Amino acid sequence: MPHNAENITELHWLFDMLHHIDVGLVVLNTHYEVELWNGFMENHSGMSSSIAKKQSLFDLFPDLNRRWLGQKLDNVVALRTPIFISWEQRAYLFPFKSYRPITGLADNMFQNIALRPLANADGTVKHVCLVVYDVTDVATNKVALSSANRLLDQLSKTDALTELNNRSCLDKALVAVFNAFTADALVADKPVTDKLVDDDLVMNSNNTHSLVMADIDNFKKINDQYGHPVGDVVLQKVARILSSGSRKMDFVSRYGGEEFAILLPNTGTDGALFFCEKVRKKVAAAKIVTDKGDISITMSFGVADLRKTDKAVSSWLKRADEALYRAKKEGRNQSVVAD
Ligand SMILES: Nc1nc2c(ncn2[C@@H]2O[C@H](COP(=O)(O)OP(=O)(O)OP(=O)(O)O)[C@@H](O)[C@H]2O)c(=O)[nH]1
Repeated sequence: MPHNAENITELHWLFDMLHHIDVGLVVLNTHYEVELWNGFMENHSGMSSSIAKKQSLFDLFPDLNRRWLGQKLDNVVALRTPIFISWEQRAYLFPFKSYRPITGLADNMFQNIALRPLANADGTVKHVCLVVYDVTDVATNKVALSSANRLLDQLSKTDALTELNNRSCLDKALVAVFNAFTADALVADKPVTDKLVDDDLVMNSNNTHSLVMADIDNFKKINDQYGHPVGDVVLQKVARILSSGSRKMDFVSRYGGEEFAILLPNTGTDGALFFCEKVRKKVAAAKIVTDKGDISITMSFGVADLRKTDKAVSSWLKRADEALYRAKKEGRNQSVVAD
C-alpha cells in the first residue's frame, strides 16, 4: 500500500475505534456547539450524532450549569490547559442512566470528565474535547465501602439491645473528659474557653462534670417472673427514658447488665441530682407495655462530680458506684450524691 493510503486507513481505523470506544468523546467549539459526538454519547444520551451536531451543549442539556461549565470551557481555551472534574466533586455532568446490575446504589452514571484543549494545525485553540469516563463501579464501591465503615464504626460504639453508647465508648469519653479536666487544673489563670473533647462533647473548662450510675431495682425478679425477653423490653424502655431526659451533650451509656452510666459534662452535683430525680420519677411513673402485661419498675441513682483529688477515672467511677450502693442500701428508688 502506498504511504498515504496506509495513513488514511490508519486514520479510518482510529476514527472507527474512537467512535466505538467505551468512553464519551465530545468536541465543542467556542460557542459550545457540538462538532463531534461519538457512539458512547449517542448510546447514553439517546441522541444521534446528526441531531447533536451544531447544537449548543446547553440546549441539548438545559439542566447543565451554564455559568459553571461555560467558565471552565472558556478557561481551557484561554489557558490551553486541561481541566478535570471528578465524580467526587460532582457526581456527573451528563444525566445518563446507570445500567450496571451491581449498582443498586446508583440510578445515574457517575462520571469523571476531562476537558482538553484541541489545537488546530496553526497552533490556535478554538475547540475543547470533553472526555467522559463512566466510573460508576468505582464510585459505588467507594460509597458502599464508606457507608459500611460508618455502620461498623457506629456498631462498635453501640450497645445492640438498647442502642445506647456501649461501655468501651463510655470509657473513652470518661478518659477524654478526665484528661481535659486535669490539664485545665494544671494551668493557672486559664481563660474560659470551649474545648472539644469528643465529637459531641463540648466542655467548658471552668466547670465540673458529673457521672451518674443508674441501676434498675430488683431487676432479677422481673427476669425471674416474666422471663428474659420481657427484661430486655424493660431495658429498652429505660434506655429511651434516659435518652429523652438528657441533653445533646450528655453521654448516656449502658454500663452492663441493668446498669447505666450517664456522663453529664459542665454539670455540678445540683444539676446532676436534678437530672436523676427527673428521670427517676419518669421511670417510676412509666407503665412498660409487654406481652406479659404492663410492668412498673423503679431505679436507683448514684452521682459523683469530678474532683481535683481524683487521680484517675477509676476513683471518679468508684465514688459514683458507692453513691449508687448507698441509694440501694437506703431503700432503692432514690438518688444519692457522693460525699
Ligand atoms: N433481660 C436481661 N437481663 C439481664 C441482662 N443483663 C443482665 N441481666 C440480669 O439483670 C439481673 C441483675 O440482677 P442483680 O444484679 O441481682 O440486681 P437486681 O435484681 O436488679 O437487684 P438490685 O440491683 O439490688 O436492686 C440479673 O438477673 C441478670 O441476669 C440483659 O441484657 N437482659
